[in-house]
Amino acid sequence: MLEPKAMENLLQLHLEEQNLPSNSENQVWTVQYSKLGGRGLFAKHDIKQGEIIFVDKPLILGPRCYNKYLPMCVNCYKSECPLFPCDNGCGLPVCSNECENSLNHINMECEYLKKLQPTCGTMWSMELLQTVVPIRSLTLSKYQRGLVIALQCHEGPRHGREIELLEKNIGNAIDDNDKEFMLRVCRVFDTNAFETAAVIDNSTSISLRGLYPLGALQNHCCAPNTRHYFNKEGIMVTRAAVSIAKGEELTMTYTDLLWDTSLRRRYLIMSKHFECSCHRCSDPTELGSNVGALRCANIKCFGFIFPDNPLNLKTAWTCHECKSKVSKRQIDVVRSGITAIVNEILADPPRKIIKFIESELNTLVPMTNHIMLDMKFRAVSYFGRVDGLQWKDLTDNELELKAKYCNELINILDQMNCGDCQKKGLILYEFYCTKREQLLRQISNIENDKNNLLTINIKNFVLQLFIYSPGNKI
Ligand SMILES: C[S@@+](CC[C@H](N)C(=O)[O-])C[C@H]1O[C@@H](n2cnc3c(N)ncnc32)[C@H](O)[C@@H]1O
Repeated sequence: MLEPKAMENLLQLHLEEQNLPSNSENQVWTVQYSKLGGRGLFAKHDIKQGEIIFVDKPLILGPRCYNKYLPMCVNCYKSECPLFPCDNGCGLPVCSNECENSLNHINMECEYLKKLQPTCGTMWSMELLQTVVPIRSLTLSKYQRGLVIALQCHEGPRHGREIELLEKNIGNAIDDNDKEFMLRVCRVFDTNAFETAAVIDNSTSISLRGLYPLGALQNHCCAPNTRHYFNKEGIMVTRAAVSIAKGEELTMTYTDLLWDTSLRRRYLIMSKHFECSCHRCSDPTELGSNVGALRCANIKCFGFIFPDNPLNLKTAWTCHECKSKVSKRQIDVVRSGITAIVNEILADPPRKIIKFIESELNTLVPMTNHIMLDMKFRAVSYFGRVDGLQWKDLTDNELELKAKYCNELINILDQMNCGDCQKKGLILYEFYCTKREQLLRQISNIENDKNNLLTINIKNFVLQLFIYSPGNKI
């Protein structure tokens, strides 16, 4: 493994080459060995909440290796339009002559694939589209290849499916050196890549994957101290979600903050091959949030049960009220029973889901349990946003319920000290839209009272507020 100082130098070179801020004097991060695993990014000095920590551009960007997100034009990533096979014979889909002849496409993957003799004939191939990322990596410069190789990667047969797909769809053999490097790239992507999106026509977006070297150096924590987002140009911006002291590790989350410890740890073991033992995972109450708590089965008790040792997947659970013990096996039975009920409900229309949350789910799990949080987050995402449930379709009670769920979800994130994380931002935005709709309704209800000066003044004031809210239409 490349030692931290050499890694930091490579990262600075990458920033310089990409014309991103790279002045080491102003840099707020540094690379050091981490107690969590391998190397990590650390705060060079105190960082204020909201401060930008770094911006990063992808070394390689392209379609994901997952059918669900395809097809798309290999050059501009448009998906909701007719696609035709590239006339140059590379076997990839394009949407126009312009895309077909773009130098980016020709130099990055078209020429290379053409030489390998795709076997899809006059068609384009969905499988070849999934191999574009490793093929693009062959155009990296020497130092960029060095940077890719310096990143951590998972071994094992599960990684490198793209190369199998490539070999299955070509007539000629791949050069051994190319194959070795592309295989490495696939493994590096599985360990470090970010899901990002290309924005098409300002309205639709398509899911892509990108390798952001600075982002790739951040280790995971289940209550992280940074957040990140991608702007329209695909640039990654990472900010402090909370105030961070000099010397602290700069962490991000690889999972969903509203999942419970068992779900998060199982996901991390399966997808990232490590067992998280962060301060949230080690605490049976998950920092007092009770996200993993279940109801005590003792009918005389109203307490909650928690894992004795959450870092042990086979641990027994204990009720914090009546102290009764429950084996891991019993917990599994309870959990799979609840999951089966919930999965059935998920196929129902959103209004039925709300009914279920308010009646049955309340009796099955504590208000703070992650299954409850997941259902409430779904309700927040559907109401006001999907066909038949647009803002105008919602009753006043439904608006009130949406605002209540937003508040409850935000309280849980605050309890875990997640600061200004992305999830909170998303929920806060839904809360703001709900409150705006409620206010507009109040105004239109009293608007008939034309002589009421106070009403008119309030209306003008509220409308002014909305007009200057960026990105929102009323
Ligand atoms: C994106 S890389 C992070 C940077 C990496 N530590 C390095 O030295 O290049 C992800 C890998 O780092 C390790 N890692 C990240 N967070 C961890 C954590 N909280 N505990 C243990 N290992 C972790 C795991 O091996 C994981 O697959």
